[in-house]
Formats: sequence, C-alpha cells, structure tokens
Amino acid sequence: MLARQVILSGTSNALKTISAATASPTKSLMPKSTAPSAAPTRRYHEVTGDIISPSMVMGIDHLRDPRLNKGLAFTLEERQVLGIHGLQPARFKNQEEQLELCRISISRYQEDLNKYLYLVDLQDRNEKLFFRLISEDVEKMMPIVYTPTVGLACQKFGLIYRRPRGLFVTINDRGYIYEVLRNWPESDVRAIVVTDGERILGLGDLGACGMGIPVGKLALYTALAGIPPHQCLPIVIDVGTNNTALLEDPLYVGLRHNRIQGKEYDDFIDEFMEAVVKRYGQNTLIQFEDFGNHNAFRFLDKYRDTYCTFNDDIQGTASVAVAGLLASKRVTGKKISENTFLFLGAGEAAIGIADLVCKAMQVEGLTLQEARDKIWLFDIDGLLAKGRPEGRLGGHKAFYAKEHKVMKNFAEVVNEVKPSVLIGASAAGGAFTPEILQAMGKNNDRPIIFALSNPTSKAECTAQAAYDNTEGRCIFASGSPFPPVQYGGKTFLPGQGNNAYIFPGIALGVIATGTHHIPEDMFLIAAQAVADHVAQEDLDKGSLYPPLGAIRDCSLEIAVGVTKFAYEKGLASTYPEPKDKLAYIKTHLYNFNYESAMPVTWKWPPQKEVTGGSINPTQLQA
Ligand SMILES: NC(=O)C1=CN([C@@H]2O[C@H](COP(=O)(O)OP(=O)(O)OC[C@H]3O[C@@H](n4cnc5c(N)ncnc54)[C@H](OP(=O)(O)O)[C@@H]3O)[C@@H](O)[C@H]2O)C=CC1
Ligand SMILES: CC(=O)C(=O)O
Ligand SMILES: [Mg+2]
Repeated sequence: MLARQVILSGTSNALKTISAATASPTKSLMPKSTAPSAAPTRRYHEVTGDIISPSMVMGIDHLRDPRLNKGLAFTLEERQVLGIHGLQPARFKNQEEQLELCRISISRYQEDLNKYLYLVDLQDRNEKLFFRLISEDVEKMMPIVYTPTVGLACQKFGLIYRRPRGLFVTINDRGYIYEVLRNWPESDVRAIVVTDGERILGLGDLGACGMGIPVGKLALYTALAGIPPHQCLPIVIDVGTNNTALLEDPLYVGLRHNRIQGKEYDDFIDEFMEAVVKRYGQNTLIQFEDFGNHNAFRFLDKYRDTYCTFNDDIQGTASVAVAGLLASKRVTGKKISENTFLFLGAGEAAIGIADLVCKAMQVEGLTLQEARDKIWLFDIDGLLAKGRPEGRLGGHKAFYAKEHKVMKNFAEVVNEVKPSVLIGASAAGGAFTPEILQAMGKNNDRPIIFALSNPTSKAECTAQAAYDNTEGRCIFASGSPFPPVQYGGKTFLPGQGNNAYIFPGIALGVIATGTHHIPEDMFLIAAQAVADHVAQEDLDKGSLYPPLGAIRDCSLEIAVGVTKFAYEKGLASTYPEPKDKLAYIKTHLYNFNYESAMPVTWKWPPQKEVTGGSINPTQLQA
C-alpha cells in the first residue's frame, strides 16, 4: 500500500509516516501540541503585503512559488542576482503584456469550465497576475471564478481536482483540529471562509466538493477588496455527505459516509471555532458560507456575540437586496416601507432579507410588527400562514406567518397579496412563470422582481422573461449574471443582486479595525454604501446596482462605514483610531503590481518596515 508522508510541524520536526487509506491522520499519529505553531512563516511588507524574500528563497523558488513568480517580468538584473538567468526565454514582458496574453488565452476556451481551469492554473502559477486580471475585468472574470461557473466546478470537483487549495478539516480530525490548522503554511490569516458543503449555491449537498465556494469567495476578498491573499484561508469541513450520487461516485474526494449530525457535529464545529481563535486570534473573521438551513441560523445565533463571524447567505445577501431596494426608491418614488413584499423561499437568504428589510423600514419610522406585516413568505409547503397543517413555522419563519387561509399555489398568492416587490430565493429554477410575472406587471407601474437563486439554472426567471412579461416596466436583478436584454427598442443591463457587493467590503473593514463582533447594523451601513454608488445612468439602464467594475469602490466605501461604526461603538481593537479612515483603509490594500524581486539587504538593527516579529539573528548569518 502506498504510504503518505506528513511532516508534523513542531519542535522536533519529526517525519512521520501514516497510512494513505485514511482520509485524515489517525489520532495516535497527531501529537497534541502545546507549543505555538512552528509552521513555516513568511515575512510580509507591512504596507504592500508583498513577501520580503530572505536569501534562502533564491533561485528557482522565484519561478515556482506563485507569490514570487513574475514570469518574464523578471529583469536581467533580477534574473542574474536570483540565479534564474537562463531558466526562461530571453524575452522580457511587463505585467500589462502578460495580462494581454492571459486575456487572449482565456478567450480561446469555449467552455466555461476550461476558462475556470485556466484561472486556477494561473493562480497556482502567478498570484499577482491572477488577481490583477480579475480585479481589472470583474465583469468578465467574476462569472468564471464565482457564480455561475464555480457551481459547475464544484459539481465536477472530483474530476478537475489537481492541486490542493484550502484546508480540508474532516470529522476524523476531531480533537485535533488545531493541529490540522497548524499545517496551514501561513501564520497571518485574518479571514476564513468556511463551508460544510451542505447547500452549495442552489445545487444542494456537494460535500467536500464545496471547496470551490470558499476558494471563489476569498478570491473576491482580494480582487474586490484588496485583502492580501496570504491573510485568507478557505476551509471545508467534511463531515460526510447525504448526496447518494456522490457517495457512489468513484471520483468523489470527500469522506464516503452520510453526514455526521447532532451533538457530534455541533461539538466539532465548537472545536473548530475554538481552534481558529487559538491558532489565529480572537479577531479572525469567520465567514459561514453555504451551510444547510438547519445549521446556518443556529450557528449564527450561537456564535455571533462570541466570535468575529457572520453568515454571508443570511446577512450578506440581506445587505445586497436592501441596497437594491434603497436604490429603487429613486425609480419608484416609494419608500421601502410603502412596498408589499412576497418571497418565494423562506430560507437563509429570504429570511435574512426580510429581517434586514424590517430594520430598514424601522429606520423609516415603522414599528417592527408593522414592518413584518408587509412581508409575506412562501416556502415548499406554501404560504407561511398560522395554523397551516403542513410545514414547520419554527424559528424566524414564525415572525412572518400571517392569519390567512392556507394557500399552496404561488401564482394565486401573487394575485391575492399583490406584492410590489417579488423576491425569489428558493433555488426553484423558472418558478416565476409568465403568468406570475404578468400579474406583477398588471398590479404595478414599476414591479420590482429579484430572481436571486444561483447558479443561473436555478434563477426563478431569466431577465428576458421578466422584461417580456411586464412590458419592459420591471426593475429586475438576479443572483447570477444575465446578458443585456432587448425590449421595445431599448437595451436593459439588469444588475446582479449578489452578496459579492457586500462581503469583501465588510471583511476589509472588520480586518482593518480588528473588530470583535459584527452587528447587524453593519449590513445596513453596507447596503447604504452600495446604494449610494448607484448612478442615475445605472438606473436608466435598468440596474439597481453599480456596475461590477465598481465593486472595488463599493468595498472601500463599505470598509470606511464599518470602520466609523466600529470605533463609534467600541468594537474596534486597533488603536489609535485613525482620523482619515479612507487613508487608513488604503494602507491595508494588496498591491496587484509586481515589486522588485531584488533581495532585501539585511541590516542590523532591523528595518522598521519588516513585520512578523523580531528578526532571528541566525537568519542574518545565513
Ligand atoms: N444572490 C445571492 O447573493 C444569494 C443567492 N442565494 C441563493 O438563494 C437560494 C436559496 O438559498 P438559501 O436561502 O440559503 O437556501 P435555504 O435552503 O435556506 O432556503 C430555500 C428556501 O426555499 C424554499 N423552497 C425550496 N423549493 C421551493 C419551491 N419549489 N417552492 C417554494 N419554496 C421552495 C425552502 O422551503 P422550506 O423552508 O420549506 O425547505 C426554503 O425556505 C440558492 O439558490 C442560493 O444560491 C443565496 C445566498 C446569496
Ligand atoms: C451567492 C451565494 O452566496 C449563494 O448563492 O449561496
Ligand atoms: Mg452562499
């Protein structure tokens, strides 16, 4: 049998061999560590986040390490000093020329999955080039690294898996999660996106194949908010899967059993949270992503006041939807509280949105109950009506249940409630039928229709169908992008109501301020920041959101808002409070451009800009 060798970081640095038959190290081979992590650490420039290369990373590492690699952009001097002269062709190419080549290369692929694989390969090869490419062409690249293509990549994960990216923590690691975290080779992690793969987009339980999601979300942390990539850690918690097709699929790479649930699972998540804090500190941002509904709300309630955490599907989605609604006021002339809302779906996204809409209505002067009265939800068992015979009304659903007859036909509910805002967050692709859309058009001058489910195949309707069935009068947004729509001689560019407008900026503000907790108000602040970025020109084209290319500006604005709020409320832990918040936030941004690769001349005493603790004199002698 093949043996897998695992280097256990620790004082002894001993090499231990374990059986490859187990997907995770067995307990007996994972020594409990008490010493601080001895995982290899890199030094980063305080401002740019660039790696400061000590002399030991000379030569070929500069071509092999994606953080150091600049491809043909290494100058002659750099090639000679680093000892890589002759290892590349003679040509020099700056980053702009390389970007052009990337664009040409990617356009040659017909299949989106191949484009995705090209980008994965680029990230593995040349990190700065990868991030600059995405950040400079968000409109073209986001649909590849993110929804919808990332959904396909998750579905094909076993087939396309090449090199590891992110950390896989399995239920077999219980009792040893901290030790597994120590194997991650970065010591300065500030943000984690974690999923257990149970509800990947609208595609259901994809188990360990869900890794594509944290990887994609964190790529956007860097591309859209300039958070340095070494500060980002994607994690999949693998407790098995209930997806029988995957369990029978020979290509499946996760644990091959049903999901561990109940107390065992909860204890495991508790241990995970504690291990993260022990390894990376109390301020480490933990973004919960694509957990199953039954766990998502529980964990948010359980951890929100004791950890620096938020649930993107509940809170990030709420924020982006409210941003669109705030912007819609400029089109409809109506306050948010003057609308009647109907949701298809009453899960994480829908309830999250409903709760934040209530907060926005309260700001407009309504009581909480008055706000809830304006919101109707419909789940798989029908309208949330008190006393309905089937379908649980537990948890947050109960707040929105109405004294109303039982109704199971959504089209009939649309006619009964006559909503001015229709929001789909059900993963029921095509559920907004022409009949439903026409009713929206009949009952409203400017009906607001959000088909938020992802990926594209799960959208409740297409953009084209929304315009076609409302005589072009609707204000439409979708979770995944749709191409421009032609209607009545006009071209509409509907916006993408996706939490990607929100989570990168929230994360940037939280990280920069060392905020301990993330109150709900921050998501309202973020919503307003995005709405403020919507130009009249965007509204005229039919979009309630700024163009995707402007998300980077939104992220900065959100981060500034979060920073102000964090200091006002005593949540920040970074002192002194910066006077110029925007300037302060900008000092945290990743530099997408190549830096000189010439080795730093090491001096004693240490130079001020060198971070990562005191310099070890033994390194100086090397
Ligand atoms: N645009 C964006 O930024 C985001 C989009 N989403 C998308 O929203 C969708 C839902 O996600 P999420 O809320 O987290 O998932 P949940 O599983 O938490 O909720 C799904 C909800 O839809 C209901 N539902 C399912 N099928 C039907 C149906 N045929 N008719 C009526 N109701 C139905 C479920 O009913 P029941 O409660 O009875 O099970 C449940 O209330 C996904 O496609 C996801 O990708 C999610 C987050 C962000
Ligand atoms: C966008 C997102 O977070 C989702 O669809 O789950
Ligand atoms: Mg999600």
